[in-house]
Amino acid sequence: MTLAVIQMASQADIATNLATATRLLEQAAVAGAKLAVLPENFAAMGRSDLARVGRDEAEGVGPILPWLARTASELGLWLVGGTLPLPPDGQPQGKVCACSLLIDDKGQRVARYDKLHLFDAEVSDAQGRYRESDSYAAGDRIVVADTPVGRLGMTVCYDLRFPDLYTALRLAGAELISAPSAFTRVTGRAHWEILIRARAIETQCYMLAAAQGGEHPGGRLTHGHSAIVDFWGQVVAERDEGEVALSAERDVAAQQAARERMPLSRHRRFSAPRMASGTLE
Ligand SMILES: O=C(O)CNC(=O)[C@H](CS)NC(=O)CCC(=O)C(=O)O
Repeated sequence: MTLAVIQMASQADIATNLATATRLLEQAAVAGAKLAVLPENFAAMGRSDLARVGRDEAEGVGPILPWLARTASELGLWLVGGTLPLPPDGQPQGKVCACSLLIDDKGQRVARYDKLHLFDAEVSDAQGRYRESDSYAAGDRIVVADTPVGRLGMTVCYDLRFPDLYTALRLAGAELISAPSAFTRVTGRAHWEILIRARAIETQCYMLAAAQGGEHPGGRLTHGHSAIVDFWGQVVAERDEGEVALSAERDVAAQQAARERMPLSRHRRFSAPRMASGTLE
């Protein structure tokens, strides 16, 4: 059971980014991967017309959704389509969501997760402030889905700072958790590795942390350090910056044994049953 995460340094041009992602996913497939996670905003970074990009996709005239379906089926890979902008289901106008799609190896859409926590934060004088909620609407539910490599819980980037979400995913049976990301260089240096390892340790899940790592339009710098972290918090694959396909094996028996030796889910005194039922409302 080989898992892969893709790191990119995406630019504004969608066709160029999709060509890069194709090349990296081909490498993941050659390495034997059955599921690969693309980073946040893999198809486009630094564009001001994301709502239009998302509406084109929803109307069936954009390039990203057909590319995801074609690439998954041609390579025989399950894909987590990092994030792309998509209008909320049934609401074609207005803000888009930062949407992470799970696509099976026939190119069919299996699950959709809309980023729950939006990054509205002042990072530093040099890196400026982010107001993701100006252009994006937040999701309102947790998502787990079964794949050939295990039950996947879906998250995105800034979600990593909210451990209750990960607890809810574990309670919903997650064995692997995807976290496509575009951490800033400043916050990434301080917190990224600690966050992804902590989420792995406390959920006893594999973390598939696929990041943007490099320079983007407008001088935006991302931290990179994409990684696959195992259920014990060990970083089993990692790359600092630039384009790369990382892969690692999921050891099902070892993960099961670790969960039995230290049964965190049985020992939990504070649970979040409201969230584990699948909705936050
Ligand atoms: O801006 C874009 O082009 C794409 N979107 C993102 O990169 C998102 C929302 S602004 N970034 C994050 O969530 C960073 C979180 C983070 O860095 C932290 O929690 O420290």
